[in-house]
Amino acid sequence: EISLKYGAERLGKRQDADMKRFRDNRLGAFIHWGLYAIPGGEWNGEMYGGAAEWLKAWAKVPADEWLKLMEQWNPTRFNPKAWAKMAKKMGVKYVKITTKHHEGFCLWPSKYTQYTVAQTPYKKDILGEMVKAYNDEGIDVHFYFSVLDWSHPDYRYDIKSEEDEIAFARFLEFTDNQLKELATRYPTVKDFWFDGTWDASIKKNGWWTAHVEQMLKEMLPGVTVNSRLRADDYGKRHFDSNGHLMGDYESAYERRLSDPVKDLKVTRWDWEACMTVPENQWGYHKDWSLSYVKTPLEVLERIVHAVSMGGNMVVNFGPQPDGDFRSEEKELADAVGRWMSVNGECIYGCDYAGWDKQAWGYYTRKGKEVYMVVFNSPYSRHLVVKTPKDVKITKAVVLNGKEVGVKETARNEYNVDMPAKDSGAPFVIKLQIEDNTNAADKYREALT
Ligand SMILES: Cc1ccc([C@@H]2N[C@@H](C)[C@@H](O)[C@H]2O)cc1
Repeated sequence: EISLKYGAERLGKRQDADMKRFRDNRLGAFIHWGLYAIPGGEWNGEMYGGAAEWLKAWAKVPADEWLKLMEQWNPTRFNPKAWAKMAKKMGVKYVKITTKHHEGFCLWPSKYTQYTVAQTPYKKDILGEMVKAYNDEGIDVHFYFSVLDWSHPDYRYDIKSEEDEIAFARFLEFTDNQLKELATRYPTVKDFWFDGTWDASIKKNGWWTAHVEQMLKEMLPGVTVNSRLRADDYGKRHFDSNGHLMGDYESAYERRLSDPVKDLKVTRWDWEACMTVPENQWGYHKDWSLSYVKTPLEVLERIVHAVSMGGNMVVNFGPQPDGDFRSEEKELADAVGRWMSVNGECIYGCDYAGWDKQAWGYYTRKGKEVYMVVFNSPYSRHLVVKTPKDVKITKAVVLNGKEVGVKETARNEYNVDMPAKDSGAPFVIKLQIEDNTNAADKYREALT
C-alpha cells in the first residue's frame, strides 16, 4: 500500500449506531427542488429532453439571466406537512433534500450569497420548514449539496494559474462557510450527500475533501458522508489509491445497479443507490412523455434489488414550481407505500443474504430470517431455493399470509410452494433456517 494523507480514514463498514440507522433505514426519497422547476425543461419556447435541472447548460443560459428566475420563486401550494405525510405513507425512512444544486440557488437563507430563498417572493426558510415537517413525522433528513456552483465567480473547473489558485481558495472557503451554516442551522441533519465534485479543480484539492468530512463530523458527531465528496492525494475518487472506500458509503450507483449474479463486490461495503422515475429527470420536467417512465413495480424491483445486495435505494421526486407534486409521483408514492405496509419487514434492517440468486426474484436477510421476494412466478409453481452448505430450511410463511410447503429435492436444494392465493403483486416468503455451519465446525474441531 502507498502512504496517503487524504485517503480512507477507516477500513470496513462503520458499525456505530448512527451508521446502523442509516443502513437499516434502507429506503429513502430524493427531493430535487430549485429554480430549474420553474422552466421545467423548456426555455424560450423550446423543450429540451435532457435532465431538467441541467436546463441552464442545455439552453446555454448565462448565470445572471438564469438566476432571474428567483423573481418567480413562490411555491404557493407548498405544504411541508403534506409532503411529510406523503413520504411517511410511502414508507421512506429518510429524505435527501437538494439544499443547493449546481445552479447555486440556496433553499436556506445563506448569508454568504444573495442567491437564496430569502431574496425571493417566498422569503421564508423553506429548507427549515421541510426539515421540521419530515422530522416531526419521524423521517430523517439528509442534505444533498452541490460543490459545483454555476452562480459563483470564483468556481474553477481546473486550476491552471496563480489566479485560479487564489479564486478557488476563496471558493473553497465560501463552501466551508455554507456547510458550517447548514450544520449549525439544522443540527438534526443525519447525512451530507455531495455532488458536483468531479472537476479537476476538486481532484487537485483532495485535502479539502478530507477536511470537509472531518469538519462536518466534528460539528455533528455520527453524521454520515458519501464517497462522492472524496478525492485522495492523487485525485482518486470514491476509492483511494489503495482501493479503500472513502466516506461512509459508496455513492456511485446513480441510475444503475450492479448485477446480482455477476457483480457481488458491492456486498462487501455500505452503498446507497439513487434513481429517477423517468429515464433521466431529477428536477421537475413538464413533459414526461419524452422518455420511458418506470412503473411502480419497476421502481419496487430496484428497491428490492438494492437491499438484496446490501445497499440503500433513494427514489427521486421533482416537485412542481407551485410546491405540489405531479400525479405520477403521488401515485408512485401511494403504490410503493401500499406494498411496503405489507412487506416492509423484508426491506427495513435487511441485508445481503449470501445465497445464490434464483430466477423468481431476490433474497434479503435479517439475522436468522431469510426473505424470498418473488417478482417472477414460475410455471412449475415451485420456487427453487439453494441453501449454502449446512443450512436447512425449517419453515416458510407468506408475509401477511399462510405457511407454504417446503420439500427438500436434493442436498441443499428445496422446492418452496407458491401461496395458494395469487395476490397479483410481488409477494414475500419468510424462511426460518437452521444454520448448522457452526455445529459442523465444532464437530470438525472435536475430531482434531
Ligand atoms: C453528468 C451528470 C452530472 C450531474 C448529475 C446530477 N446528479 C444527480 C443526483 C442529479 O442531481 C443530477 O443533476 C447527473 C449527471
